[in-house]
Formats: sequence, structure tokens, C-alpha cells
Amino acid sequence: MAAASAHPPGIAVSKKQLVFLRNAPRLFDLEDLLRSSAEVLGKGTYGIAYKAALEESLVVAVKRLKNVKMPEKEFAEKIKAISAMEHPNLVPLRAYYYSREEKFLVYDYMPLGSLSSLLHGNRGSPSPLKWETRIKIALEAARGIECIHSTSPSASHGNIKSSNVLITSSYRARVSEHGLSHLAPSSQNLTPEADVYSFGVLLLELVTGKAPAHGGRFVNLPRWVEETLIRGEGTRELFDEELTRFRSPEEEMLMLLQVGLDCTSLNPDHRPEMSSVVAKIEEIRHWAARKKDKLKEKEAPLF
Ligand SMILES: Nc1ncnc2c1ncn2[C@@H]1O[C@H](COP(=O)(O)OP(=O)(O)OP(=O)(O)O)[C@@H](O)[C@H]1O
Repeated sequence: MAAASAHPPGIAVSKKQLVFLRNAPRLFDLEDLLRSSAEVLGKGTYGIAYKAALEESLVVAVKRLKNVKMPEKEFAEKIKAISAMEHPNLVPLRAYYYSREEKFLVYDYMPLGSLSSLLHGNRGSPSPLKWETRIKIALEAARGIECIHSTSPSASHGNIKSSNVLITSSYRARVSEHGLSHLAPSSQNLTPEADVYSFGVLLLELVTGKAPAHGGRFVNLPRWVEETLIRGEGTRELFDEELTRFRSPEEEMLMLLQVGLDCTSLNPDHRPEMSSVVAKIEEIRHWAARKKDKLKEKEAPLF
């Protein structure tokens, strides 16, 4: 990653090479990666993420891990398990690098960035996220999490939030960072029920357009939505104004809001499983499609 742009400061690599996973094509090696032009994407829980452009059409995201102290064999086994989980709604892990001083992971780069930046990054832009795109993103992210949960009864992601739902150029959603909570020591409560809660917050965020955390301040979105519903002042205040501006379907928005509230039940035993969250979102979409068809039938000329 070239010094002129954003060479990760003090990156120390030994003679070791990148290890490519599954059948990922070996389109570059460590030298290419270190020479590429890099840009910091952000600092996260597990380290700094970089965008590395190897060639015009070959761009990857590199996550430089901090606080990973485990021996190489254990690290390699965990990474192998992570990369074995292939699903269209999970960000593919392509390669890793392990040495005593440095550990990093190489992922596909997702050109549209995160759901969080699409929702909150550029408010008032001429092309806000439409309702149909939002509910499709919700469904795809739910499917990605469902895939993680399906691997064992206690399997969890551990860090579900809108900045970990990344968007491809064709607006497909992919959940990132799966497996990372098992690499770094964490004091968090890692359970599938906790993921369901976090996903519920993400659904509320999609409908209300409100960020659960902003500039170090936290908004309790489930409580805010419940209180606003109880006050019964109509739905205007509840929905993202970018949705109301484009006359989005209120019934569907309310239905998704209800799924979000179910997921954020304070009692973890009352939260639905991810498979049933997926089914509920699919149902809303089918209901909407049937409604549209009926409307078309009504409007179609008889002859
Ligand atoms: N594969 C990727 N493609 C495109 N952008 C990415 C990719 N991976 C991460 N990013 C972006 O890089 C930034 C930093 O990501 P990172 O996951 O390290 O931190 P975070 O999501 O802000 O916090 P956390 O580590 O707690 O999840 C985020 O804006 C994220 O959307």
C-alpha cells in the first residue's frame, strides 16, 4: 500500500505470504498489496480498514487486526471456518496474512460502502434510499445473519449494525465482519438473541432514518418508536422524511417497524429467531406485491 497515499503506518511484514482462501483466485501477492494505493476507510472495533486499489478493476478492503494474540494454527483454523461460510449475503473473505507483528484480512471491496453511510451520510441527496431498496436490504441482511445462526444453536455475529451491512454496486446487501468477534477478546454478550436485538434496531433505523448512535450520543430507538406510537400523533414523526417525501407505502413501513419492535423485546426469550424474521420480511414483500397486482387488475381496461 503506497506511502504516497495511505501506507498503513509502520506495517511490518516478514517473509510470509498471503494465504488465499477457498478457491479465491490468486490475482495479487503481498508485494502488490503493499505497493497498491490505499485509503483509510475507518477505524473499527477490530482495527483499521483500508481500501486498496491494486488495479483499476481490482479493489479490495484490508482489515488490519489489533489485539489478536492467538497462535498461528488456531488463527488459521478460525479463519478457515469463517471463509467456509459462503453465502450471497455475507462479504467474502479472500485471503489473510499472519505474522507475529501483523495480522490482516483481505475482503472484497463493496463499492457503495455501508448501509449506515447510505442512510445517514448524505441527507437530502437527490437519490435517497427508496423504500423498495430498504426492505430488500433488510431481507438480504436478515438472510446473511440467518446463515451465520444456522451453523450452530449458539452461533452469533456479535456486532450487527448498519455500518456492518455493506452494499454492492447493484444494491445487494452483504453482512461484514462475521467471525471477527471470535478472533478478538471481547467482553460483549455474544448470543443469537443479542444479534436479533441489534438487527431489530437496524430495522427501526431503516424505517425512521434515525441513527442509533450519532457523534457519541446514543438514541434508544426501540423506546423512541414505542413512545411515539403511544403518543399516537400520527406516523409523520415516525417515518424517515426521505420516505414520506416519496410517498412510500405506510402499511408496509408500519409492518417492518413492528418486526423491529418484536426483535428488540427486552426479554431475549420473546425475540423471534432469525429464520422467522426472514419469513416475516418475505411475507411483507409478498403482501405488497399482491396488493400491487390487485391495483393493476383494477386499473387495467376490460378490453
Ligand atoms: N469490504 C468493505 N468494503 C467497503 N467498505 C468497507 C469494507 N469493510 C469495511 N468497510 C468500511 O470501512 C469502515 C470501517 O469499517 P470497520 O468495520 O472497521 O468499522 P465499523 O464498522 O465502523 O466498526 P466495527 O468494527 O465496530 O464494526 C466502515 O465505514 C465500513 O463501512
